[in-house]
Amino acid sequence: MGSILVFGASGQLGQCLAHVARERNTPEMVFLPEEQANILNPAGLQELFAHYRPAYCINCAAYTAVDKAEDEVELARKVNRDGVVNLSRICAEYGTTLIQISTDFVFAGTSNQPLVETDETAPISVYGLTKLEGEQVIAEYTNQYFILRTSWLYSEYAGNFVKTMRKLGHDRDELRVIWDQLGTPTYAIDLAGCILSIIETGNQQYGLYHYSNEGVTSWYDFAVAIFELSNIAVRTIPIRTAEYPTKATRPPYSVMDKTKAKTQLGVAIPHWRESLKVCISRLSAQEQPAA
Ligand SMILES: NC(=O)C1=CN([C@@H]2O[C@H](COP(=O)(O)OP(=O)(O)OC[C@H]3O[C@@H](n4cnc5c(N)ncnc54)[C@H](OP(=O)(O)O)[C@@H]3O)[C@@H](O)[C@H]2O)C=CC1
Ligand SMILES: Cc1cn([C@H]2C[C@H](O)[C@@H](COP(=O)(O)OP(=O)(O)O[C@H]3O[C@@H](C)C(=O)[C@@H](O)[C@H]3O)O2)c(=O)[nH]c1=O
Repeated sequence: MGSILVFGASGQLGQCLAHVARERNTPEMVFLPEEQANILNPAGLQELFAHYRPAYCINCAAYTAVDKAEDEVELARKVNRDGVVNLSRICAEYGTTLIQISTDFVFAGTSNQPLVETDETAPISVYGLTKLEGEQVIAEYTNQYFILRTSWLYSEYAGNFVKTMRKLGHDRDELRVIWDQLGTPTYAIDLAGCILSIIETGNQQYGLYHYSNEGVTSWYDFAVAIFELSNIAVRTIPIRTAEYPTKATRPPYSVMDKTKAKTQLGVAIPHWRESLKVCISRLSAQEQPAA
C-alpha cells in the first residue's frame, strides 16, 4: 500500500489513529509528533517525504485553542493555513493523497437545517476562519485529497469536553452548561476508523466530506449524558450562551449532514450516545485500580 505519515501524532486524533491502527494491525503507519515533524518546516517535510515516499499523509496537526486564537491570529493562521500549504505542495510533488481534518466552526451557525458540504461557510471565530483558509488552499496544489469536517471531538486521549466534564463533575456541586448551542459530538476513535477505512478501501472519491456521529444535542444535554453514564451526581444547570462569556464566538447550530460520507465513503456512523457509552466505559476502566 505504501506508508502513511501522520502529522500532529501526539494530539487527540493522532493518538486515536494509533489506537485504531493497533487494533486493525494497519501496516506502515508512521506517527510523527510535532518535535519530529513540524508542518511549518518545509525542509524537514522534504526529508521525510524523500525517505518514506508516502502513499497517504494524514494531517492531525492544528492550532485548536479556540479562545486563544482570537489573540494569536498569526500563529493560528500559520499552523491552520500555511502548514496545510506546505503539506499540499509536497503531497502534490510526491503523488501522496492528503487527508485533512477540518471543523464545523467554518459555519456561522445561522442555519436550522443539517449542513451539507456545499452550504455557505462564514466563520465567526479566528480558529474557524483559519481552518477554512486551510481547506481552501489545498485545491490550489492538488486534487488528490480528502477533507473531513468534523465536530465536538472527544475520546480517552488528550484534553476534551468529556474529560473536562468528568473532572469538574467530581470537583464541584453545580455546573452551568450552555444549552443554546446545538451540534453533534464525535468520538475521535470513530473518526479515526473512518480515515483508515478510506485508506484500506483505496477510495478515490476525493473531495470534502462531513463526518460526525449521528444525532443532535446541546452541550448541556451532552454534559447530562456524560454525568449519567459516569454515575456522577452533580447539579447541572442549562444556561444561555450570553451567560457564559468566552473570547471566541461559537456557532449556535453546527449539525452536519453525513449523507455524502455514508454513500461515497461507505462508512457506518454510530449515534453519539452509543459512542459516548463506549468512551465512558473505557475511561472508567482506566480509573479502576488493577486487580
Ligand atoms: N478537538 C475538536 O473538538 C475538533 C478538532 N477538529 C480538528 O481535528 C483535528 C485534530 O484535532 P485534535 O486532535 O483534537 O487536536 P489537538 O489539539 O489535540 O492536536 C493537534 C496537534 O497538532 C500539534 N501541532 C500544533 N502545531 C503543529 C505544527 N506546526 N507541526 C506539527 N504539529 C503541530 C499539536 O502539538 P502541541 O500540542 O504540542 O501544540 C497537537 O499535538 C484538527 O485539525 C482540528 O482542527 C475539528 C473539529 C473538532
Ligand atoms: C467547561 C464549560 C464549557 N461550556 C461550554 C463552552 C462551549 O460553548 C462549549 C464547549 O466548550 P469547549 O471549550 O470544551 O469546546 P470548544 O473549544 O468550543 O470545542 C470546539 O473545539 C474546536 C477545536 C472545534 O473544532 C469544535 O468542533 C469544537 O469541538 O461548552 C459550558 O457551558 N460550561 C462549562 O463549564
